[in-house]
Amino acid sequence: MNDPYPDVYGARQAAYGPAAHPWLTPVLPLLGVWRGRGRGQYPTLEEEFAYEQELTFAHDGRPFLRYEGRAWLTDGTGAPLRPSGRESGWLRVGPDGYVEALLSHPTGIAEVYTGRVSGSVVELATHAVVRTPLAKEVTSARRRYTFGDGVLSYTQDLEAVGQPLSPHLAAELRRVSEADG
Ligand code: HEM
Repeated sequence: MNDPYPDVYGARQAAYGPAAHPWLTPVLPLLGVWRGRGRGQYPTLEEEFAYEQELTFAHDGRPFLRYEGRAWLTDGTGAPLRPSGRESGWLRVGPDGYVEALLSHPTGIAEVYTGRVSGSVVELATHAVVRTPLAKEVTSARRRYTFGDGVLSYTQDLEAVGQPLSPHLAAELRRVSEADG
């Protein structure tokens, strides 16, 4: 039986999926699948690391995006070394560019963000971080996404393991497809 309410990743699915909710208009350029490279660091780490990442954004007609990110570490030639950060969740948009996001991580961390989308920039800061007993101590985070012309870049800062808010990730991705649904 066909899914009566398929997610929409872009123009192809929009032909048969639900129309985008008007509040999503400012974040519609995010729809689809993105792939690219990033670099990471943290004051506690001796060396920087390189990674590749795939991000997916989709909607089902309501005023939020389904979001998923998968990353793997790479060596100097770009060859994969091992799986790394994964996250999934929701980016909910209000009528006036207000944005809130719920992200969960397999490392026992749940982040609740609030922020704004303005032009081609989404800025988020944590409203709460909840951790399981096994999780590393992460107390706050900030993210800044910039999108346009088929390029999505972001930076991510963390307050964690006794360090003040410090850069952890920066990446630039390109749209690879609208996904298969
Ligand atoms: C693209 C996503 C991410 C990648 C590729 C990544 C990669 C890394 C790497 C390579 C390390 C060094 C330790 C290790 O080898 O595992 C690390 C440490 C860490 N990461 Fe990430 N990370 C990502 C996302 C996140 C997120 C979303 C959070 C918080 C919610 C986070 C929190 C931390 C913390 C707390 C440490 C430990 C620092 C320490 O104990 O010294 N990371 N990350």
